[in-house]
Amino acid sequence: MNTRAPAIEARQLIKTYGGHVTALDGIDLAVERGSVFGLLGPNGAGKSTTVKILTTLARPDSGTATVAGHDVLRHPDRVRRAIGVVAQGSGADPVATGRENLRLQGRLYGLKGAALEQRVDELLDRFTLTEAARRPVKGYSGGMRRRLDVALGLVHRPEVLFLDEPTTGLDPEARSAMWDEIGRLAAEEGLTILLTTHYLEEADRLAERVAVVDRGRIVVEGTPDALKGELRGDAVHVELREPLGDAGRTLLTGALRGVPGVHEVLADGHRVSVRADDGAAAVPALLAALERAGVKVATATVARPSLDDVYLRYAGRRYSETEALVGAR
Ligand SMILES: Nc1ncnc2c1ncn2[C@@H]1O[C@H](COP(=O)(O)OP(=O)(O)OP(=O)(O)O)[C@@H](O)[C@H]1O
Repeated sequence: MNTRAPAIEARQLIKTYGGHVTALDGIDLAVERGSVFGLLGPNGAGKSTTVKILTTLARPDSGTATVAGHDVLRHPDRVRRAIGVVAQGSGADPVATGRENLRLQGRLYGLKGAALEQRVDELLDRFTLTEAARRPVKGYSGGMRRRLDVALGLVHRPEVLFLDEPTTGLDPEARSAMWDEIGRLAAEEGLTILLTTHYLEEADRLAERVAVVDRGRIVVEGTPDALKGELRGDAVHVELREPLGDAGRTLLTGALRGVPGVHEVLADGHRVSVRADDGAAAVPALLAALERAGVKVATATVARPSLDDVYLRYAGRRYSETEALVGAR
């Protein structure tokens, strides 16, 4: 095995369901060993399908992938031994205790005797589950269950850990605790972690590199800072009192582009987003231009670029909107 090769490498993965739903439309990925990589995208973007292929649970229609140096199609057994998978739904048996779940998982990977007990104790301690270890999992809180899920994925000391939406459904406190834990795992254990998330903040906080997935394709990839840095200047978001029609949008976009210091203008329905060298300085001129165009403004805010702005730039629409679209389906 080539130890310098990326921990995960995928080339041109394509997957369709039922002949007409294109889940993946040519995904390319390379994840450095020992790093945390975030696959970011709204529901239905293709994140889970990518993870299923990389964890040998699904086959691509075409394309290749290696994980921990093993080909997912030719050596799925080797891939499975080298990876831990924490899926969206809990894999724990609710009737069994935390300790029993960990023991069972360890046995599945060939651990036994003192080595097994030691590993189980270590994981209970690391995920602050020692006190709850003798209680059935059905009585655990959401955060405790999720911590147990991650512990279960780590029993056999995998090289690569897949976390599919690790904090979905957790309250803010449990989410923050899980973020600390994931950060520690990567820093202290040299694990490679691929996490999928639809929380922009989660990717920003945890991942050294992020790929934005939209409609089965990676639309942009890089460090969160580099992606945000590519967006020159500040973001100015203006909420409108009345929605713009197509003609109004085109006219307004043209008018705002003429405002000094403004680079980019994106207008959609109720909102206009602008990039400006100095957001605060541009606001008065922007508001004046909007007034001249007869557009009524509800609010105007200036912000440093966020991953949401990165998404807006590359996917051409707002992250929250794609979520709303998916929700409305
Ligand atoms: N088993 C399946 N049969 C048919 N279509 C599927 C199947 N699994 C996924 N899809 C479709 O493939 C596309 C990608 O889905 P996928 O689950 O990979 O997205 P995702 O980004 O992981 O979203 P989520 O966060 O909801 O899991 C979607 O259009 C989805 O409806």
